[in-house]
Amino acid sequence: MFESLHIGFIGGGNMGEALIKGLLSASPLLPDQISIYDVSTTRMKYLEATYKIRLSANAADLAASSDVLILAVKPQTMSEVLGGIQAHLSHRPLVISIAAGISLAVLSAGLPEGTPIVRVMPNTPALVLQGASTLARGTHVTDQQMEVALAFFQAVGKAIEVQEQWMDAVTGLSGSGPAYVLLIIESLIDAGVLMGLPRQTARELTLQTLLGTVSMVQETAKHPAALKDLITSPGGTTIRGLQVLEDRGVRGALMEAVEAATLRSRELGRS
Ligand SMILES: NC(=O)C1=CN([C@@H]2O[C@H](COP(=O)(O)OP(=O)(O)OC[C@H]3O[C@@H](n4cnc5c(N)ncnc54)[C@H](OP(=O)(O)O)[C@@H]3O)[C@@H](O)[C@H]2O)C=CC1
Ligand SMILES: O=C(O)[C@@H]1CCC=N1
Repeated sequence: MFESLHIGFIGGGNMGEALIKGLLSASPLLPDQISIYDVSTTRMKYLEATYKIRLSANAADLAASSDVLILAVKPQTMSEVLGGIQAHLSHRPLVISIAAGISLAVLSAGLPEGTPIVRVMPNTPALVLQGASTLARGTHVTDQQMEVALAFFQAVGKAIEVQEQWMDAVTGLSGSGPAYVLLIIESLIDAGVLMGLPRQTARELTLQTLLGTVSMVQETAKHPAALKDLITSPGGTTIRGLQVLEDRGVRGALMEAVEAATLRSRELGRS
């Protein structure tokens, strides 16, 4: 499916690099099928040296020579980028935007009529092929183009098609989610250290506890609360720990975090 496709990335920051690394390690794409343009020449040189991908002199040349163009710049930079490429898309490449908040309507308005556009919300675990991505399909996207877009993101983890109306909530949950989980991981490691465990031991135990718990939820397909009950002995240790988490409102805090990030995604789309 990817043979002879030329993929262009505009923006090669954290998320752009995660996708490039994941795609090169898990899809049949070869480094010389991927080109990049980033305003930072230091960044471009780093990506060229690390992944042997091609560099483009500017966004317009990259747009003109790409079959699939991935827009991986900050939402605040998107209108400038659209302005710079709109005159170079007469060959109708598939345009994929991963920017938080930027709607298909805004992207379409900045690009020539009829441009096929897919809006995607990936996440950084794509770097290690464990990404979670959702894709919302624009009006002019053919079934074959949608298959290519899905195959791209399936190469670096799970990828599902959703209605565009869910994209801001997805951004608050799985787009930003790795940061919430990393904060929890960091805190648990520190908690182990607080109790006197060597840091490396606390790290290994924390990571295996998270991995094991995720596998348990996936493999048993049981409700998380049912699995939690199996750990929570009457009068035992776990219920004491859970009591503190409930007292401190951890459950509500996580809900509010996802809500706040979702609202910020909507806000970015309006600015
Ligand atoms: N990071 C994440 O976990 C996720 C990010 N996203 C989305 O991905 C997009 C990129 O995010 P992220 O990779 O974190 O951001 P970064 O800032 O790490 O990367 C963006 C890159 O684009 C460069 N850039 C800025 N302006 C231009 C321009 N006009 N043309 C070409 N390159 C430009 C930046 O250079 P410089 O730094 O010099 O400005 C930077 O290297 C965002 O829209 C974000 O919403 C989506 C899902 C997850
Ligand atoms: O923080 C952000 O805006 C981006 C979007 C999702 C994850 N990071």
